[in-house]
Amino acid sequence: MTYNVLITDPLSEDGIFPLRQAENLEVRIDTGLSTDELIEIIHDYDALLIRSQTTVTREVIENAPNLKIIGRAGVGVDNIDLEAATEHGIIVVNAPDGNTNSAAEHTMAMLSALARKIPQAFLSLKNQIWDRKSFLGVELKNKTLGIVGLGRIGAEVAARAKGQRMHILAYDPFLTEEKAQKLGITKGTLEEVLSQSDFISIHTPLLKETRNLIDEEAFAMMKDGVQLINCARGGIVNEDALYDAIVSGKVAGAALDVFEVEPFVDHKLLTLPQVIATPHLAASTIEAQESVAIDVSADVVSFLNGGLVQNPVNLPSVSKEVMGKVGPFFDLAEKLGAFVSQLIDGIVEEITIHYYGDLAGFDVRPLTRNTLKGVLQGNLGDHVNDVNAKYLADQIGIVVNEYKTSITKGFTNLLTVEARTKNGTRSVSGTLLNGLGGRIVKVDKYYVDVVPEGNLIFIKHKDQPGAIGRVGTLLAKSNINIATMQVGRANIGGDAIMMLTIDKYVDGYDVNQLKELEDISDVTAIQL
Ligand SMILES: NC(=O)C1=CN([C@@H]2O[C@H](COP(=O)(O)OP(=O)(O)OC[C@H]3O[C@@H](n4cnc5c(N)ncnc54)[C@H](O)[C@@H]3O)[C@@H](O)[C@H]2O)C=CC1
Ligand SMILES: O=C(O)C(=O)COP(=O)(O)O
Repeated sequence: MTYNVLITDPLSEDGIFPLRQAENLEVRIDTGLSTDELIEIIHDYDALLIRSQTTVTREVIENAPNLKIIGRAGVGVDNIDLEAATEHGIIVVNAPDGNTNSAAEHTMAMLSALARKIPQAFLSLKNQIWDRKSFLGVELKNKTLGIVGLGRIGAEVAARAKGQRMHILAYDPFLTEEKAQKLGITKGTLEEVLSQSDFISIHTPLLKETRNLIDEEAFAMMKDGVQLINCARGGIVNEDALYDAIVSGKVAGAALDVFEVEPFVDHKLLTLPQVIATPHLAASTIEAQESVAIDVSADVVSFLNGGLVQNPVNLPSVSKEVMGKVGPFFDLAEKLGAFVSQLIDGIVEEITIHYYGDLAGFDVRPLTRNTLKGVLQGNLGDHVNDVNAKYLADQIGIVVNEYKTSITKGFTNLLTVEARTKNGTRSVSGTLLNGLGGRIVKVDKYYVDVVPEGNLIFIKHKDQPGAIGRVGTLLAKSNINIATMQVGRANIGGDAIMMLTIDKYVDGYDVNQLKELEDISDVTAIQL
């Protein structure tokens, strides 16, 4: 199968070699498209690779029936409608580590340039003016640098600024006292950072919660003469509020790499001599571009060829260690979900997954997702995948519960999937047998040992002589060969079950015939 890959922003040619090398990928590079132009052509593509200049709107996604993966060669994914991508089962991956160093170095360059007014002085010289008195700077040494958002880039900036003998005061909701101590910085509240810093550098993502984080009120808290650096995202700092704060003299200077609307040619902030700026260049180094392009290309190639991705944005990422433990259960979980969804009578209202034994010690969310995928695929087909299974379950209103216990229930690992409808609850349990693969070991209250594969018939009957024979004879009449048969019973002469694996699917007619047989109370044909 050949996949079509579209690249719409400039990516390092050396970095995309994983794409070029893959034999089953057709790569087209078409940069500078408008959103309308992208909407026109996107239906042909299986993968889309972008940087910050392409905006992937809901409309783009709704016009992309073949799109499976969006690769963001960089960190910020605020230019992608993640909700729409998830709803459509499109995985989004990014390259979170590749440009950290470049972004931190650019921030430091902006910090120094801002403190010493280097761009303004250079511009003056270019205009043939030898002016020394207008460009009196301030030292960084002993000043407080406030960092808002101490993630990868924020932490690298902190480390570098310490080298400039600055005091670092950082606010990040996830910053612990231990981490702050380890980094040799001070942890503060947002208010403390805003009110006590001489320089403030922003390093959060652009989220609902961080849009306009630095607004009029925030500026009012700051020291007079504060200087601001934003190399994170436009929109986190309110541009009108910044403009007013500079004009009023509250803010002595600002260094901006990012803007609310990009690109632009004219910007009112650039009319102010206190503002220095670069056109979103923090990640624009040879090294960062090669690195982010390699990372997303590798994920795109792997994903399109059925493999795993390293940096999913709209799926929880799973460490190698966890993947080693839970990965082998993926198929079993999906099969158990598919099994129980065919066993139930009515619309599923609640799915409860019990994880017993060793498995309970791990992050089992990928298994829950796979179970839900199995449950939903019967009705929704290929539209359901890992990315949207949980979303679709939520949309339909299915309550999903996950229980974990180290109790082993007789198996080192056991998964039990219960599905509740208005008509009752049905359940199926499965395990992985060392070297032998998955097994269904229990259906409702009956123990069985069945390979979860192919065509199955689940029959409830009375434990009476002749019941099994009658089933065999009827199937033989329809030329249906029985491959394996398991029988289980609650007590002698009481309720019992048969689980048959057969060589072809039994249709509705045969199922009804089976139901008519003496001592048979229920028949379900299951396809896995
Ligand atoms: N100008 C450029 O070329 C570049 C810009 N960026 C921007 O920088 C951002 C940060 O990148 P990384 O450090 O790699 O991401 P990261 O995810 O490692 O760090 C972001 C940090 O922000 C924190 N945060 C979230 N909400 C917050 C809030 N309300 N207040 C304070 N902190 C908050 C998070 O807890 C996290 O620690 C990216 O999302 C991207 O938008 C990244 C690379 C290059
Ligand atoms: O990685 C990020 O978040 C960036 O902002 C870098 O943007 P770019 O890839 O240079 O358009």
